[in-house]
Amino acid sequence: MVLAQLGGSISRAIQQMSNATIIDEKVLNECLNEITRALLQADVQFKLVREMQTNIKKIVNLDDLAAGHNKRRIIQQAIFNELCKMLDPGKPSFTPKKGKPSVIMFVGLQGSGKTTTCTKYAYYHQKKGWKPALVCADTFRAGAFDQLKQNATKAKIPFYGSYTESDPVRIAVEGVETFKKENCDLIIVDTSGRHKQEAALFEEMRQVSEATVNPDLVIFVMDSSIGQAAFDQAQAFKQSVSVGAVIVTKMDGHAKGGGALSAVAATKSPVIFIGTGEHMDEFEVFDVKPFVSRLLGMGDWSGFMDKIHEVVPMDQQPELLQKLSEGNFTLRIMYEQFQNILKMGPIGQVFSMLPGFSSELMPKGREKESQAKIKRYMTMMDSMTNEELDSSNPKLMNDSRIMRIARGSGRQVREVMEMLEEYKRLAKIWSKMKGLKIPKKGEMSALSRNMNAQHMSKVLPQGMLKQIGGVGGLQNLMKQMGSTKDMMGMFGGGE
Ligand SMILES: Nc1nc2c(ncn2[C@@H]2O[C@H](COP(=O)(O)OP(=O)(O)OP(=O)(O)O)[C@@H](O)[C@H]2O)c(=O)[nH]1
Repeated sequence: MVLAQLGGSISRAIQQMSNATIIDEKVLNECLNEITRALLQADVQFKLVREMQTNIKKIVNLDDLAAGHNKRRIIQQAIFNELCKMLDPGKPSFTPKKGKPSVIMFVGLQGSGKTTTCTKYAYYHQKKGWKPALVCADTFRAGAFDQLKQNATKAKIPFYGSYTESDPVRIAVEGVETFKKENCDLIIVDTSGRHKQEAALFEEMRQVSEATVNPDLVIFVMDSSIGQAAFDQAQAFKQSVSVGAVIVTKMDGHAKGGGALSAVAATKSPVIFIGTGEHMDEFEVFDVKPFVSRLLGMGDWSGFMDKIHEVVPMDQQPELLQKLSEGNFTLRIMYEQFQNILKMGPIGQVFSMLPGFSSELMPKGREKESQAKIKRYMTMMDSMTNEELDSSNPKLMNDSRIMRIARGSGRQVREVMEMLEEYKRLAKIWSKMKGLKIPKKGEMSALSRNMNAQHMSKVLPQGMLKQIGGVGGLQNLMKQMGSTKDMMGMFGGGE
């Protein structure tokens, strides 16, 4: 996605500034101009970008900074904070509670991905133990009910709709009533989308919303490719129904995304999820701090831990986390994780949360190829002995063992070696988890709290650590900040 380029440009600008011997007004201005250019290219509104630049300059008053202050860190922190502020309206949206019925209504223009997103939202919650249900109150588009029905059936989610009833209000009321009786705790109502912001659409939406269903939350679904137009569109919807949250779709495409993300923040409704593909599980929770961390290439540990809980079956989780905390990443763990990956789909999402890891194993857009590679690796591992699989000692794999594995799996020696290299690379990354206290499900922030400077120094990209002044600098920085919470936010572990 183009946003990744934005992240790259901003990181480069900060890096360039850090390379300068003295950080003066000129160097700071060059860095800020570079960031401004990158944000405008990503379609972020000019007004917001200018505001951000002014704020950073206000915070980073170079004259006032006493000698000895780490200017780089202060500037970097200011950039991070301003980016977060731009994307965070500062007001959380309504959060449904498991076991208590909530009605969630989806609105948006035609083709924005509303129907697909309804199912993704339902599926996401179903995997977390909710009892969702889908109501199709889109009577405008002929195929809408069939599409919802098909998606819902695939995900085994109950649905309600009609081929004959043309009154969306009636369908919505009946659907909601039906599912309330069935004790569903997340009743999702899909409404009609039109190709333009027509008065009739807004009136229909208002009727479904206020007169009847009375939703606990209205989610506005927006296609990220609309860029700058996002602001007016989001506002138009908000004026008609009380939009409480936004989901931005198609963030996987060539869309610039910055426009949509920043414009919705300007309308004071938080973005709660982003859609990253056509498949059901290509759907990510949107959290501003980790998102900005990832954008700036700093990784996202808390998201990563959440993903482990999502991807790895419950009964394997404690064992896996225990092994990782002992720093014991064996070929068998890699094998088991590959199995989970193939079952669960896009692991690219998971790995993109690790610093410096994203593009290597599963480049976006080349998932098929990557899956084939994983399957090949697994075939080779099938030819290994238990001793080999359970060892974390790479020296065990001598030439004769490698040749035997190649023969046994019908693969080239070169390929076995490539697989072992991949294992070593992964083991190195995962070894950074060694000694971390294992957070329980739902306690991801515990991980952040338990991270000390030593751990953090291992997971931070080398260049960045150098900028901060090594482990010592990092320790000082953490002390200065009083708590590690803000710090973790900065590096991606925010709550
Ligand atoms: N690449 C990508 N495609 C998406 C995403 N979300 C939805 N789509 C695709 O966008 C197209 C339109 O999605 P729908 O869900 O039918 O859109 P809609 O807003 O419900 O349309 P109406 O019912 O006509 O209002 C479909 O082809 C979806 O597969 C996404 O996050 N990424």
